Amino acid sequence: MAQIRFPEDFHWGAATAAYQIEGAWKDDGRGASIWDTFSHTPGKVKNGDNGDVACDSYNRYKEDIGLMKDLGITMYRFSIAWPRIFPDGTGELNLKGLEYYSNLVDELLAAGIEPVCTLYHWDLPQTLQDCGGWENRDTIDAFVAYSEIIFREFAGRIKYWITLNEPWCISFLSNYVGIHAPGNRDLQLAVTISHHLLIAHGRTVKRFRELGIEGQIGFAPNVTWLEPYSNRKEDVDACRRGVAYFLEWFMDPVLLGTYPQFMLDWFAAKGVNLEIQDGDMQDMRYSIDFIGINYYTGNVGRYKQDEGLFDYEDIDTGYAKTDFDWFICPDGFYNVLCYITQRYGNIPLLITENGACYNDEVEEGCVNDTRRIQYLKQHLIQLNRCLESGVNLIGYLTWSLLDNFEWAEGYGKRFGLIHVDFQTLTRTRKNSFYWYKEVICKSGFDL
Ligand SMILES: CCOCCOc1ccc(-c2cn(C[C@@H]3NC[C@@H](O)[C@H]3O)nn2)cc1
Repeated sequence: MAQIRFPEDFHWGAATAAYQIEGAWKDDGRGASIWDTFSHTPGKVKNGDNGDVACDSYNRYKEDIGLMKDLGITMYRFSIAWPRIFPDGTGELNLKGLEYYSNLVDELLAAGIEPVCTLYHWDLPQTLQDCGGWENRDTIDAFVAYSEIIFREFAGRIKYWITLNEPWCISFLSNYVGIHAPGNRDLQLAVTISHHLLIAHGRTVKRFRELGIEGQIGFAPNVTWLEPYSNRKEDVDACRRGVAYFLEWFMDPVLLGTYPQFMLDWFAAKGVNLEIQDGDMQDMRYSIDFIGINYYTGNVGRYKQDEGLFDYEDIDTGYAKTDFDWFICPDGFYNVLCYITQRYGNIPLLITENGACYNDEVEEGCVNDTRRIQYLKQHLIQLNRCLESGVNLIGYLTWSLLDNFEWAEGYGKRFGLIHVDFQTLTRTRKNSFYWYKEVICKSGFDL
C-alpha cells in the first residue's frame, strides 16, 4: 500500500479567528468592530446570526487548548481582535484585552503548541470605519501602531506572525462584491483599499524589523486555481485574470514590487485607477519570511464576453461540491502552489487555511464526517506532491479547529474538526478529528 509521508519537522496545525470563535463581544472593554455592526444589521448575515457569543472561546480557551493537545497539533493559528486592544482603534490601550491574549499564548506555549498570530482578521474597530476605514490612509498608521503594541507585548513568545488575512476578502469581497463588512459595492473603492492594505502590510513588516522582533512574518492571501477550458488564448487569458484577482494582485507588489500590468490595464479600461504616492511601492516591498496560503477551491473556466468583472465564466465540470457549494479541486492546490513557487521563487509557504464545509451533525455522540476526511486526504496528497516537486512547504493549518461563525453564512456552514452545538456550546470531536490526529502522529497516512 502506498504511503504518504511528510518531513518530521513539518508543522501540523489548525486555524481560527477572533470574531468567529471568541464571543464576549462587549466583555473586558472590547470596542465595537465592523463585524458587530454588520452582523447586527438585519439582512446581512443568514438567520440573523452574529458573533456576540460564537463558540464562547473567550471564556473556554483552556478547554479548546486541551482539545488541541489531544489532537496533537504543533501550531495553532488565531487572530487578535484589534478592538480588544484599542477599543477606539487608537488612543487608550485596553490592558484587559492584552491580558486575555497573554493568557491564551501562555496556555498554548505550556501545551507545547506554537502560536501563529494573525494581526488583522477583518474585525476593524468601528470608530476607524466611521472615519473611512481602509479607504482613509490614517488607518494604515493606526494598524502599524496597534501591531507595534502586539509585537512588543509578545516578543519572544509568538514567533510566527501574519499581518493580514485574505486581503482579497478585506478589499474586494467587502467593498465590491459587498457581502462582507462593511458591505460597500464600489470597484474603485475596493482597488484603493487593496492598495492601502498592502502599504499597511509593508509598513508593519518594516516596524517588525526595526524593533528586532525574533520570529518570522508574512501575510495570508486566499488563492484559487482556474484551469482554462481550452488552450485558446481568450480562455487562458480569462483564467489568468481570475487567478490574478486573488493572487498576483496582492503577491506581485509584495514580492516583485509592482502590480501586474495586465490587471492595471483591465481595471483602467473600467475607469478604475490606482493613486500611487511616492514611497507606496517601496513600503510594500519589505521582505517577508513566508507566504501564508489559504486554498479551498478551484475550477475550469473560460472566456465569456462581458461576464462578470473579468469576462470569465466557470464551467460546471461535474466536480463534487462541498456544502458551501464550492467545487472540490485538489489538483488546483498542487497547480497553484507550483505556480507561486515558479513565479516568486522558493520562499517558504505555510498553508494557513484549507478545509471543507460539511454540515454533519452529532448522532449518538459521533459526527461521521467522512466527506471532510476525504477532502483533507485529497488535498494532503497534493501537498505531498508539492514537496516531492521541490515546493518549500513548511506546514499545514486546517480551517478550522472548531465549527464557528462563517461570516455572512452565520453558523450554518461548518468547517470544524470539532462540532460545536451553538445552543449549549458543547464541543464534540468529529471523526475527522481522529483521522487528522493519526495523520499528525504518523506525519502522513497510507493510501
Ligand atoms: C466573486 C463572488 O464571490 C461570492 C462569494 O465569495 C466568497 C469568496 C470567498 C469566501 C471565503 C470564505 N472563506 C473561509 C474563511 N477564510 C477566512 C476564515 O475566516 C474562513 O471563515 N474563505 N474564502 C467566501 C465568499
